[in-house]
This record gives sequence, C-alpha cells and structure tokens, in this order.
Amino acid sequence: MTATIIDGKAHAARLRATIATHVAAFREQAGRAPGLAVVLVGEDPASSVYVKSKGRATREAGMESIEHRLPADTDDATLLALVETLNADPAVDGILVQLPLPKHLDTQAVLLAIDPDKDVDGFHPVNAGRLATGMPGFVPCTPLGCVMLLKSVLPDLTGLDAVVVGRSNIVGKPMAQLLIAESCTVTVAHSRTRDLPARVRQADIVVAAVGIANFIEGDWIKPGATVIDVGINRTEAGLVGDVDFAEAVEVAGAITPVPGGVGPMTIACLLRNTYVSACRRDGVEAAL
Ligand SMILES: Nc1nc2c(c(=O)[nH]1)N[C@@H](CN(C=O)c1ccc(C(=O)N[C@@H](CCC(=O)O)C(=O)O)cc1)CN2
Repeated sequence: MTATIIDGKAHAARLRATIATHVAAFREQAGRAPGLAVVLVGEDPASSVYVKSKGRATREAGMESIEHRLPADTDDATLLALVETLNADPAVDGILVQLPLPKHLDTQAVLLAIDPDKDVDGFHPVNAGRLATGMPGFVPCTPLGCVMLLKSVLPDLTGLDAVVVGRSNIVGKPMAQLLIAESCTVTVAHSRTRDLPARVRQADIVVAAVGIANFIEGDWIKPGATVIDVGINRTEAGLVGDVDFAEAVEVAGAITPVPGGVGPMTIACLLRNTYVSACRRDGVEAAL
C-alpha cells in the first residue's frame, strides 16, 4: 500500500488565503497594514529566491513588505544598526534576517539584537524559552508548518511516539518542543545517535531534519507511520529530501514530498506570525 501524500503546497495556499482575509479585517480596524522587514546579506542564490518569495507572499496577503538587501561584505556593526532601526520603527511588526549569513558575520549576535516581540522567525532565545515553557511567543515557521501538516492527517497526536532526526535550533529543537506540547513521547536523534534505524522504526511520527539527501531509508520506517521531511537538498537528480521518498512511500501511512511539502508552509507560517505580531502590537485579538 502506498502512503497518503501530504500536499504542503495546497495547505500553504489555504493558510495564505485565510491570513489575507484576516489581514483585510485588521487593516479596516487598525487603519494600517502589518509590516514585515526582511534583511538579506549577500547574494546566495537560494536565499535570494526565498526572500523574493517572502516579499511576494507578504504583498499578496495585503501586508507591507520592507526589503533590505545588503552587500556580502557588510560588517556586524552595520547589520546590527539596521536591526536596531527596524526594532524602533513602528511600521515594522516583524523582522527576519535571512539565514545563513555570510561566515564573517556573528549570527547569534544578530538574532539576539532582534526585538523578541518582532521576532517572527522565533529564533531569539526569549522565544525559544517561551516555547519551552508554554508561554505565548513566536514559534519558528518550519516546525510550526510541520505540526500543521501532521495534524492534517493525525488530528490528535496524544501519546504517539515521535522521533525528530536533527537537533538544530531552528528546526529540530523547536519541533521537539511542539511535539511535547502535543503530548507526544519525543526522541531527538542526531548523527551520533546509536542504532538510529532502530530508533526510527519505533516511531509513529518521523520528522527528518538532518540535511542529508535520502538519509532515512524505507526499511527504517514503521509501517503506517507519518513521515515529515524537512530536508531540502539540491542533488544531480534535483531537489530531494532527507527521506528516501521512493522507498518510504511504500511503507509509511502518510508522507510529505520534497518539493511541495514542508517548504511552502514555512512562508505561509511567516505570514501568520507577522499578522499575529501586528495584532499583539495593536492590542487587537488575532483571529487565529
Ligand atoms: N531567517 C530564516 N532563514 C531561513 C529559514 C527561515 O525560516 N528563516 N528557512 C530556510 C529557508 N526558507 C525560508 O527562509 C525556505 C526554504 C524552502 C522553501 C520552499 O518553499 N521550498 C520549496 C522548494 C523551493 C526550491 O526550489 O528551493 C519546497 O520545498 O517545495 C521556502 C522557504 C533557511 N533559512
């Protein structure tokens, strides 16, 4: 039996349409549009595409897109000064610095400089702490999108065994926190985990965020499990995920494809976070 394919593109389109409706109501009530500032340093081709997509999606949702493109040799002081300006700008509800930054820049210092209440990426330690302790804050967009896709096929995750393969600050760790909040039993695995295939085989939910093409093999998957593939790996065969899709689709109960799975949800969730930020800043109740 082949798995249900979870159509992230369709889910993202629906979420974006919903946000656009709420943004229209916000504009009526608040007399202004939510504003998202995106900062890109350098010319990494993939990052340039993502930033362009974010700008287009922001405008299509009825929000204001403010783009700052800085040269690759920008120094820390210049970037930090721009973040401070955006922190102080009342028209800016959300600030996002596109990652990865060029190697000479101090990513941690830049993320720390963003006002946590405008941190629509949810990468600031204050928001990581809020997520870990169940307080309202901003949840990183990719894991938030993963949970939405998961719940589209498994509305109640209570008691399920989940394995998150990958322990990054922007996907693995927040993903684990979200699954704990959904009452899953969560294992966070990584490159040094002993007998990883055996761990994955026990899981009802597999989230693959390890960054290695086709790393998770079909016979690691428990029959009927739900597989969420966060990987975006450019190979000679094209864009592939961290899961060997051709193998896993024969075993899983449901699986996200790459492309067209988690990726589109990242930008849709960014719009959601920006709308929520505007509502919080204006003291308006968010409709989500
Ligand atoms: N500040 C941030 N930087 C980065 C983030 C982030 O959430 N915040 N995530 C990624 C890149 N990213 C958004 O920035 C992103 C990645 C992938 C997609 C997407 O829609 N992917 C498509 C394939 C598109 C392609 O050909 O590359 C898909 O999977 O279908 C959207 C956004 C790292 N940096």
